[in-house]
Amino acid sequence: MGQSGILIEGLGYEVAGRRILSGLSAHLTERRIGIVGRNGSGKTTLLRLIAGLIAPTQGTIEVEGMNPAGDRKAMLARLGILFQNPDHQIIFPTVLEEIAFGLAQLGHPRPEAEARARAVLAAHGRAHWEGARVETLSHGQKQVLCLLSVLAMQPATILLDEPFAALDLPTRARLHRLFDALPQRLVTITHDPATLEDADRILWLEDGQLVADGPAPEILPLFRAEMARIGAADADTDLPH
Ligand SMILES: Nc1ncnc2c1ncn2[C@@H]1O[C@H](COP(=O)(O)OP(=O)(O)OP(=O)(O)O)[C@@H](O)[C@H]1O
Repeated sequence: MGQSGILIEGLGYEVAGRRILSGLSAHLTERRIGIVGRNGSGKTTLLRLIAGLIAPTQGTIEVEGMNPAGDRKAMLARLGILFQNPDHQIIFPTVLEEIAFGLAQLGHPRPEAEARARAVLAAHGRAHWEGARVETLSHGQKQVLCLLSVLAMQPATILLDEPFAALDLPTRARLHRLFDALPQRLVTITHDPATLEDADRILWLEDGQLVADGPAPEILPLFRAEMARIGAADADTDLPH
């Protein structure tokens, strides 16, 4: 039996001779984990490594004692991903088909997959969505549909990639409440510290390296101060006017 949670040891990732991530180590067992960093700091690459969508070029990563890139089907049942843009995630024309698909992939016969999909919709007050065509849903509703598709598979861990991007404030607040109520371990990547105020642990990435790791009240003020410092510097001052 391996360790519980997400165990990252000496993790690195290189592509086309370029180092995207290097020397990352952390044992993540908390319920609410945030990964912050600027654009291009390597957050999405780390998420893809945790999900097993790509394999490390250095070091190791284990999710609940398993190599996530080793057995994709076993990982589907343990770990769900919510991508930034639901349009990149949804493949089927109707809500029920979309939710049932993941369950069918896990090996559930179609009637059972559909029954489970209906149960998830009902449990989240969305039974009336069953036959709805996906293109009739708003962006926020599509995001909820993707979340329900993930929840149907009952993973212990859910990875969230900028889950509030492009959502208006009321939709954001509703989705936030939905996330808060979930028993799962959530790993959220974002460049927006406001999303992570209640996280138990924050990893801060810069240039593919871990620059800070600790509780939100300790790390987020440092991150905000550094983002404000960088934002205050005028990158054009060396240019001729
Ligand atoms: N397959 C790849 N080939 C080449 N470069 C890549 C590849 N994957 C990532 N990169 C580069 O690695 C760096 C980190 O990318 P990544 O998407 O992980 O950052 P990020 O922190 O998620 O950024 P953002 O907030 O903009 O989404 C970027 O400079 C990106 O261009």
